[in-house]
Order: sequence, then structure tokens, then C-alpha cells
Amino acid sequence: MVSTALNYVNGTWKASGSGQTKESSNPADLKQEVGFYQNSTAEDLDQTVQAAKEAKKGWSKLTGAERGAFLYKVADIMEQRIDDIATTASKEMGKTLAETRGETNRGIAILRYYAGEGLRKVGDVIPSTDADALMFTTRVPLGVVGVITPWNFPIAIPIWKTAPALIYGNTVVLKPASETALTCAKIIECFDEADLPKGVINFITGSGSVIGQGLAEHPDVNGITFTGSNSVGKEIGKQALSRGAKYQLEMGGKNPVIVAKDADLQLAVDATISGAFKSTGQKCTATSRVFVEAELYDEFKDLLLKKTAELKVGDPLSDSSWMGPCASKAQLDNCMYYINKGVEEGATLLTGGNKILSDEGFYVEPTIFECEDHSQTIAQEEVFGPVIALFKTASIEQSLELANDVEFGLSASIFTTNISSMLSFIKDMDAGLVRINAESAGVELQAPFGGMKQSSSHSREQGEAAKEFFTSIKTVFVK
Ligand SMILES: NC(=O)C1=CN([C@@H]2O[C@H](COP(=O)(O)OP(=O)(O)OC[C@H]3O[C@@H](n4cnc5c(N)ncnc54)[C@H](OP(=O)(O)O)[C@@H]3O)[C@@H](O)[C@H]2O)C=CC1
Ligand SMILES: O=C(O)CCC(=O)C(=O)O
Repeated sequence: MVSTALNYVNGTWKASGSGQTKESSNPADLKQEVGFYQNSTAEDLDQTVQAAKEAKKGWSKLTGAERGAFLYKVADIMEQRIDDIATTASKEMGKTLAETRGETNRGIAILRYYAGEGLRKVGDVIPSTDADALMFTTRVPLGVVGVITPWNFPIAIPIWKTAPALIYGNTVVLKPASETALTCAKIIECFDEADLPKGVINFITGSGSVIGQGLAEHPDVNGITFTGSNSVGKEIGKQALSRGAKYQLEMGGKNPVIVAKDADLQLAVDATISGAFKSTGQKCTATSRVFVEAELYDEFKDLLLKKTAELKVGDPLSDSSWMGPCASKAQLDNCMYYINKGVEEGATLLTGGNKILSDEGFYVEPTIFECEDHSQTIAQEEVFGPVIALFKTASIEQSLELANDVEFGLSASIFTTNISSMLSFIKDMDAGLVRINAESAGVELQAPFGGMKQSSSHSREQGEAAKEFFTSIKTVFVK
């Protein structure tokens, strides 16, 4: 049965005042509607923010352990619903069921990690120059936090922003990507059943330009955390800055893999395929440029093409599918735009480049270009689709120079067995996440995550780093 997701405001499921809903569709099955979500208005948003504002005092007064107990409860409830949440996510955005199941498990682990944070230290004692004084730092919540999330990790990202916001004593207004509103509603159901105090977590769906922008501009929203496109992120940053709210932006990537002549070939090829094509390339950490030293280039290329030809593209709900469709028509069009640009600008199309199964959904072939000119669009701009730009280089130094020659700096990998190549990569690669002999995608929940250059607002998410964003430091002097 097709369901309609309601907003969740002050502990109650509520329809939008607009009386309108929008359809969530299945990118793998154009005939199937997954459900409907509320097309909310600015007035709905005001009520939602008001609920979060009223709840913040009571929530911030609970101990970390008490707040943590709620998060443990949400995790336990979610554990009972893994299949339902994962299936809804696969239907809404086309990632394979294996991946959405993995993502749901990751969401549960994130909830438990931050539940434990409620018992960890929040400050330091700092020696004062006054012998009779005690000086220390403590941390206080920001207040109401607006959470704006994308569709590509529809389970993990809402949780990795919401769980730390809550554990450090903030209340939350969550606006999910419209594409995956129903998946997010299923996560909120778990919070609802865990009986968090009213207004602590609120959920509102609707268009980015009304609800997303409205959150960024709202005078009662004290912090905004966003993952998505650069253009939207930068506007959110400007709006937050102009009214003195704290903001955190995670945006695009153009992530390189460097393959040295001494690399483990099988490992490098497998990691390139997984990094570039899992989730149909729709990860900000996806591999999109590959630089291979000349001595290994032909062997690498042959194996990459052979293994790419073996990938099975199809229905994300089928166990035999390795890669699903693009998440939407807009994403498919975007991907085809870049593929056409690659051909127009003279890159050699080695494999892929076509839409497939078009009667069924928004499918595209895994695509590999052989390139010589690093200034080409497909080597510079984020594609957010299963497309690799492959380069032959004269040395690791040249690979590194090209790897850094983009405006992004999120994630980067090198495959080498030489320790000094590893060390220079760690030192000289401009990326927030540098990975040695491992694919460019893959984030661990207990470690800081974020980018350099245009990839982020230079803040970090996840692990202990989340504390820096979701709290303010107070320096206390007692005499
Ligand atoms: N870094 C990453 O992980 C991601 C990067 N992207 C990049 O962005 C491209 C476009 O994807 P898209 O989904 O359109 O990304 P957007 O940046 O438009 O969407 C991300 C989130 O922001 C919301 N939003 C949209 N417009 C505004 C606004 N004016 N003010 C505040 N919030 C807003 C969206 O809501 P709504 O869904 O209702 O529009 C969604 O919740 C992709 O091709 C990819 O290159 C996309 C997703 C994730
Ligand atoms: O690679 C990951 O696990 C996280 C990537 C991510 O945050 C994103 O694509 O938005």
C-alpha cells in the first residue's frame, strides 16, 4: 500500500496547512509511486521551529546519560526495522538493497556511538595565572539546529547530523531531501516510538527553496548543518552568516585515485570500481579521476575494463544487481550532460556512456573515459554519476600535481607499496580524507569527516569532531 508521510511537529504527526502532498517516485520502476509527502509552507515551518524552541530548555537540562538513553532506545527500535527502512530507501533513490541495509546498520551504530558520548568529557581544566582561581571550559548546546540533508545517504546523513545535535543538548528541525522524504519519515517513526520529549526532534518536508531556505533564514534557528550541492550550500552559509547563526556545510568532491607503478594491481582495480560505481557514483566521496603511472597503465586499463564489463546493472531490490539506477531523472540528465561533454571535448570513451533499461528506470552504464587534458569538464566538475576520467601519467609527482588541480578537496586515495610515496601523498594531497591502499569512498563514524577547498565549510562532522559544531565553548573562571 502506498503511504503518505506527515510532518512530525511537537511530538505529533501533522499534515501541512497547504493541504498538498507531492509524490515520491521509484527511479528503478517508472510506473511505481512509492508514496507521498507533505508540501509544507512557511507557516508550517514557523510552527515547527517554535516547537523546537520551546523544547530546548527542558532537553538541555537533562544529563548526557539521560539523553543518551533515548538514543539507545531509538537504535534498538531501528534495529527491528532494518528491512523496511532499507527497502524504502532503495525504492526511493535506487541504491541496491545490500547498500541500504548496510547504511541502516551504520545509522544504528552512529546512534549508539553518540548515545555513549553523553557520558564523555566536555571540557578541560586550564591552569590560571591566579593561584586562587579555578579555570575550566564547559560546553553548551547551540539551541535549535536546522538539519538539511541530501538523498544520496538518506539514512546515515540525517542520523549523523541529528544524533550529535541531540546528545549535546540541542533540539532539531530536520528537512530531508524531497527525493527521500519517506525514508526519513521511517527514521523519525523510530524517534517517535522512543518517546523523546515533545518538540525535541521535528521533521518537515517540502521544497528546498521554501523549507530549506526558510530554515537557513529563520531567526530562531541557531545552527544549520547541510550536506548537498555547492550552490545551495554557499547560499545557506551566507544566510546563516548574515544573521550570526553557526553553520556547517558538506558539499562536493572530485576525488582522485593515484595508482603507482608498484601498486597491487588487483586491489587498485577493485577499489577503483567500488569507489567509482557503488551507489551509481552518487557519493561526494566517489572516485571520479584515476591517475595511473605509465609502467602499469595498460595492465590497469585492461583489468579495469574487464571487471567493469562484468558489473550487473539492474533492479536495486534484486540480490543479483550490483548497481542500480541514478536517483532521479535530474541526476540521469546531469550524468548524460557530462558524458556528452566528455565526448565533445575530445576524451576517448572506453566503455559505457549510454542510458540503459530506459523503459524501466533512470539507468546508465558504468562509464570510463581515457583523457589527456586535465582541464576538460569531466576532469574538473563533480559528475555525481558512474563516470571515471582515466589518465596515464609519467610519475607519481605528476599524478599528485594533477590530483590537486581541482577546486575540491574531499577525499583521495593512493595505491602503492612504497612507504615514501605514501608519506608524500599524506603530506601533499589537499583533501580532508586521504586513504592509502583503500578506495576513496568509505567513512568511519568515529572519525572526523569533511573536506578542504570548496568541499566544505572547513568544519568536520562525525566522531568527536561533531562536538565542535554542535556546542559552544564557555570558559569559566572561579575565584
Ligand atoms: N555532497 C553531497 O553528498 C551531495 C552533493 N550533491 C550534488 O548536488 C547536485 C544536485 O543535487 P540536489 O539534490 O539538487 O542537491 P541540493 O543541494 O539541491 O539538495 C540538498 C538539500 O538541500 C535542499 N535545498 C534545495 N534548495 C535549497 C535552498 N535554496 N535552500 C536550502 N535548502 C535547499 C534540498 O531540498 P529538496 O530535496 O527539497 O530540493 C535537499 O534537502 C548533485 O548532482 C551533486 O553534484 C547532491 C546531494 C549530496
Ligand atoms: O562515503 C561515505 O560513506 C559518505 C559520503 C557522503 O557523505 C556523501 O556522499 O554525502
